[in-house]
Amino acid sequence: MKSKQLGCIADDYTGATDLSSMLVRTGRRVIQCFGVPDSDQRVGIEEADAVVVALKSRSIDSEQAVKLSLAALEFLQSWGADRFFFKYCSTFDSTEHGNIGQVADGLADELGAESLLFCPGFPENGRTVHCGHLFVDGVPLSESGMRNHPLNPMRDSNLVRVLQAQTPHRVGWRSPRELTGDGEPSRWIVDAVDDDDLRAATDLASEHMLLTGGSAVAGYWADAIGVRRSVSPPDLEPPGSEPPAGSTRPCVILAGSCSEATREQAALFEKKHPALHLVVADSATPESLAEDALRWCSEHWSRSEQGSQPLLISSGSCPQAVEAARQRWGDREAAARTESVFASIATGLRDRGVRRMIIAGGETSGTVVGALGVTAVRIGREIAPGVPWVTSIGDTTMSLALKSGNFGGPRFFFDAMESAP
Ligand SMILES: Nc1ncnc2c1ncn2[C@@H]1O[C@H](COP(=O)(O)OP(=O)(O)OP(=O)(O)O)[C@@H](O)[C@H]1O
Ligand SMILES: O=C(O)[C@@H](O)C(=O)CO
Repeated sequence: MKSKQLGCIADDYTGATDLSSMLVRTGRRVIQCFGVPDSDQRVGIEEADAVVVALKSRSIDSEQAVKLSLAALEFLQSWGADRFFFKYCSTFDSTEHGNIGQVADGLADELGAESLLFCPGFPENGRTVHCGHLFVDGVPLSESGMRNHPLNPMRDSNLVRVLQAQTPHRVGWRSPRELTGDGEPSRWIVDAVDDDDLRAATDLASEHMLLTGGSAVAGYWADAIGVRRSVSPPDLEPPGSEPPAGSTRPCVILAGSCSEATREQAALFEKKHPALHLVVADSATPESLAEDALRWCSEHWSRSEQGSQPLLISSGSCPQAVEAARQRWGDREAAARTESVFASIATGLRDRGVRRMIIAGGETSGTVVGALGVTAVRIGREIAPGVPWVTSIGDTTMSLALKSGNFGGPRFFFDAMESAP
């Protein structure tokens, strides 16, 4: 049987690195592109076993999301992909209007796929699905922190109901081991309480052209369908784990995430290392906040031996400060100002010789990656489940760790620093 090449479409940037990392775990050489590359752009995909196109489509209008996803599909087909995976969040993040269902339908129509499985479960990170209902660390999704997510509040744990609102096709749920439910739905939410369930789910999809889900099921599916494997784990360090050239500075953490997990990680890190809390509610412009932050970094480095002091800059550590910024500027403007500060800090750090950054938060990662002009990355060493180091492909080599807000244990920032290329 000819080995397959896997083309993946992810609906946000940190979700994409999560997926890429899971595929690397299984010995696949993965290249991740941010956005759909132009035809003349060289992104190093010739040698890849899997290519992941990261979009920022999770919270946008569903028509636009379908259009972007179909453009990504066309690019992946032109690369040579013959099987396809659509990655969304393991907490099924979507708005009232979509768009997981619409994007999945758009891709399925284009590929002529009739039956579609939805496998968001990520048991290793505490996201399980039972009788079609999603749980986060044993708590129903609708009672978890996701209830209050600023962009995609998830207030219904019943994924059959959530997905049914996003597709005209009939939705049911099924255990990966036996057919349940009545009638003949063509869209199935698949239960997964552990990795054996995910493995069993991929047997159901072994003849499918398209599978949809969280990152955890993807590696098992790649095995089940025979995706090419060019690296043999664990013998070989994945490409992208070499130190970036031209690095003269230590690692800096940019934490724009307001999630509980990131707050805990930042609080622990600050006990040992200097931290700067951005005060977005101030009347200062984003540019001057960024200049102050860059000056703060330089001062620390000039005082520390060989300029080796690791630093943290955060905006979301204190809920009252976030609330104050939102009160002053409104939700959207406060977020835009914060992102603009991080974008300027990131480019300023790069200009000062920083080649390693840890970014916490999906939106924040998207902004920083865009500001740095990073268009594609190789996937390196895993720091925590779903969070790898990645190395940019292009003129200036940067090593980045892009962390979904809720991922990683309390010591994540220490672990990331210790494993930095
Ligand atoms: N002090 C602040 N005031 C207002 N908005 C802020 C503040 N700090 C962060 N934000 C904004 O909150 C949003 C946080 O989203 P982001 O996706 O980066 O993190 P997250 O939601 O925790 O992560 P994920 O999406 O990966 O779960 C960003 O738009 C960020 O700019
Ligand atoms: O699936 C997940 O939980 C993550 O990759 C993600 O998408 C978080 O936003």
